[in-house]
Amino acid sequence: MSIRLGYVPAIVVSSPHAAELFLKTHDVVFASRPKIQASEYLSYGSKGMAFTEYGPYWRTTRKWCTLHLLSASKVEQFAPVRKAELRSLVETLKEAAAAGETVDLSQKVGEVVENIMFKMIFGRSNGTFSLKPVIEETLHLVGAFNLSDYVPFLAPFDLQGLTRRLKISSKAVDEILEKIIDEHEQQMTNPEEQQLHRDFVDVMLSLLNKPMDPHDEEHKCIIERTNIKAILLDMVAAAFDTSATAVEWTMAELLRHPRVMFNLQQELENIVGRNRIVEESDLPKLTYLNMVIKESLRLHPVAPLLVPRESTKDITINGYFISKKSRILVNIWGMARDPNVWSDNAEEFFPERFKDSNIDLRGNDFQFIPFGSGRRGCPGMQLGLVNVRLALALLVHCFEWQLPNGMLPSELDMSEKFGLSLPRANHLLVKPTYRLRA
Ligand code: HEM
Repeated sequence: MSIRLGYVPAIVVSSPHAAELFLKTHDVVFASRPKIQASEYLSYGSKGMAFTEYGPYWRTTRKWCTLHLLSASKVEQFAPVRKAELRSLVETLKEAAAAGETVDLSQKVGEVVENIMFKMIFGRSNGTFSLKPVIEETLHLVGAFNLSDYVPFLAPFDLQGLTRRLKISSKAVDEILEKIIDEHEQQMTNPEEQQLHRDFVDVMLSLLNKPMDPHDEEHKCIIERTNIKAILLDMVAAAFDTSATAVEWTMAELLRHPRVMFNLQQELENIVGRNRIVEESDLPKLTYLNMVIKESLRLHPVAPLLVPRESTKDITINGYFISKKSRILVNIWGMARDPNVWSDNAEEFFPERFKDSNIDLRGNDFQFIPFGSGRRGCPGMQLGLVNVRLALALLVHCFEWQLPNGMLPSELDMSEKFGLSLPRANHLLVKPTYRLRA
């Protein structure tokens, strides 16, 4: 579908076949991102990775982040952090269960993912810094329909008040990042400390004032503090909310579908038993859990329109002319609910649809691309998936869950809050009961 958003031609991709054409066959033409006001403010002039135009700068930042933070070995290296943080969540929930309390599961899961990611990215616990509220506002602003992006001459009037919010938000984020970098710089003066605790921020700081790519004569950009802050912010923004949102939606669907919750608990009992807690090494054996997560990501994709792409040249696809600098929105939310793609029960939460099916979520099966696909596909998929799998396995294995005040499963509110990501509009409130013997 082609629409015009103000001055910007936009294409909405809503079928697996079209998605394949845009994200695979012609991926290189659509591998750029549009310059939007939010990323100009929040990403220090699009100097991060997620909103940077396609080219050598993006390629190098993506390489750094993959190598130093998101590679399989890095994800593996941080397994003890995940274990410690998630066990501490289980202990907190156990106490709440003993006291018969209702817990705000959205908040608890959000905090635990924030702690894990904070330690991975910044090498320490978050202490006094609370980035989560500013990140939530950031994601909302990046996803908001901002008139200034489509009718630029209206930008000075700030009719929606978004520019004012962007300025406040970017100032708040900048102050926190400055403090974190200052702390790291002070510790880096001590070489022993530097060797012992070399984290992602330290790696980034070691590149400060150096050329981006010394071997590339064309690309002599020198790494400045703003580049580092923008990259850090991208990592934090991409990591904090995504995994937590996926866990929240899956728990909500499990509460609405006691049959699926029961089946999942049965699988966990068969594989793990009731005398010990789930370990990361159990995850490959939990096939029903994988189906449940796939089904949840199908109906509640974390990024319902992926992250917007922009075409880098004029192109004709299937006889349709698409001009350079068109905006491409891939409507994976719509595709997930299309009966032509998923049969008549497309709207139903039914994990068994993935049984004996080869449909994978890694970006090769275009009817189901919760992590996007192609060059700009999610580089944090492995990390995101391990966070989500482990958190869910622990929550479902350790506790029985009830909705508060006798609420029926069918009464649970499933409203969405639209932004770049799609979290629940309202927090998930639930009553846990501990069920293990360990
Ligand atoms: C359940 C968890 C997650 C989901 C569902 C998810 C989903 C996505 C999606 C749909 C995109 C857009 C892809 C496209 O345009 O084709 C994306 C991009 C991205 N994701 Fe994730 N993500 C998750 C976790 C993470 C984590 C933990 C990180 C780690 C920092 C991360 C980092 C990124 C980055 C940096 C990009 C932009 C890539 C680029 O523009 O080159 N994501 N993600």
